[in-house]
Amino acid sequence: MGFGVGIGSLISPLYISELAPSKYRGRLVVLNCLGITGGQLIAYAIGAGLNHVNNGWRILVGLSMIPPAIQFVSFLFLPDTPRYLIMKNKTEAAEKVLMRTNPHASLENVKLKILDLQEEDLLSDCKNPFKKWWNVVLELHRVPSNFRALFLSCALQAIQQYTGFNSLMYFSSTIFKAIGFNNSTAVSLIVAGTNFVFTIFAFFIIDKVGRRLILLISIFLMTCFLVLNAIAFHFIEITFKHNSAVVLGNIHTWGIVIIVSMICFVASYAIGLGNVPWQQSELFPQKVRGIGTSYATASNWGGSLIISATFLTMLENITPTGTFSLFAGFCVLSFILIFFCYPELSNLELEEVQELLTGGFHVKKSMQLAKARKNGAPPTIEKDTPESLNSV
Ligand SMILES: O[C@H]1[C@H](O)[C@@H](O)[C@H](O)[C@@H](O)[C@H]1O
Repeated sequence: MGFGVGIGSLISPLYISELAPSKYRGRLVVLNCLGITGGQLIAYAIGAGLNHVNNGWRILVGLSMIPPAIQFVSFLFLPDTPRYLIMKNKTEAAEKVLMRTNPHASLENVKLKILDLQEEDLLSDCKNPFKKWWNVVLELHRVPSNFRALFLSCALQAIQQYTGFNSLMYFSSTIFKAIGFNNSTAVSLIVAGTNFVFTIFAFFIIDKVGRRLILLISIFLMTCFLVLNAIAFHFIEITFKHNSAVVLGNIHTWGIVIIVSMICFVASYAIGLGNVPWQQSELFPQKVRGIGTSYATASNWGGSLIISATFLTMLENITPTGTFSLFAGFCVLSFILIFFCYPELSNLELEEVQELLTGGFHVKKSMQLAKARKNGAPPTIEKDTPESLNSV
C-alpha cells in the first residue's frame, strides 16, 4: 500500500501539470489535493462508523481497494502527456492531445507549442538508459536553475510537514480526548472536514490570488493559531506521560480556545500550504522533472514520518506548549524563506518557469510577469537556455 501511495502521490500531480493549460494548472493540481483530503475525510468517517464493529479494520482495508480499482480502469483511457509523446517522437499524437486539452487554441499555436517541446527535448540525446539517468541526476544538481527548483520544491514539501499539520491528522483524537472532549472521533472528523472544505476554497482562488500570496497568507495565519494553541495549552497546565494526560488547569474555557484555534489552523493550512507544494512539477524542466519531483515527494513523506514518529514524544518531553511553539517557529522561518525565495508561478508556461529560475529566484520579476500574463499578455521571457545547454 505504501509503495502504491508513494508512486501515486508523485505521478498524479506530475501528470496533471504536464497536461493542464497554464491558466488552469494551479486549480487542476488542487483537484488532486481534493482527492487526498476528501479521501481522508471518507476514511475517517468510515473508521468512526466501524469503531465498535468487530474486526472493523478488515472492512476498512477491504474498502480501500475500491478507489484504486476505479483508477486502474480509468487510467486505460488516459492519454500520455504531450511532453512525453514528443520525447518518444510521436508528434502527431502529441498534437492530438494538445488539441484535446486546449480546445480553444488555434492549430498554429499548437504547432508552435510542439516546436517548443521538441527544442527542449533535443537537449537530451543519450541512448544508454543508466547513463541517461545519471546525466539527469547530475544535471539536476549542477545546473543552477534546476538546483534552485530542487531546493524550492523540497523546501516547500518539508515545510508542509514540519509545521505540524499531520500531527493533528494523526493524533487529533488523542489531543481532544486529553482535554476532555469525549466524542473525540467527532472532533477529528471536523478536522478532516475543515481540511477538505478549505481545499475546495483553494481550488477556486489559487489561480486568481497566486501561489506565493496564498502561501504567505496561509503560513502567517497558521503561525497565529499555533501561538494561540501554545498559550491555551500553557493555561490548561497539561502534561503527557505514557500517552495519557494529566490536567491541572481550567479545561473548559481553554479547551474551547484549543478546538477553535486548531480548526482555524487547519483551515489556514488547507487554503495554501496544504496544496501549493504539490505544484512541484511546474518548477522543473521536462528533462529533470521526474527525478526532481521524486526528491520533493520523498521530502514530504520523510517529514510526515518524522512528525508522526516524534509528536507524542515531543508532547511528553517538551510539553504541548513547547511542541506547538516549535511548529510556530518553523512557520516563521518558512515565511521568511518563501518571502525571499519563492517566485510567483501562476499562469506561466512550464518552459518560462525554468527561464525565470536562471540566475536567481527573481521573485519581483516573477510577480510582474504573472500579473502581466493574468491580464492576457503573451509569454515575454526570451527563449534561450544557456544554463541547460552548458550542462553535463
Ligand atoms: O497535501 C496533503 C494534504 O494536506 C493532506 O491532508 C495531508 O495529510 C498530506 O500530508 C498533504 O501532503
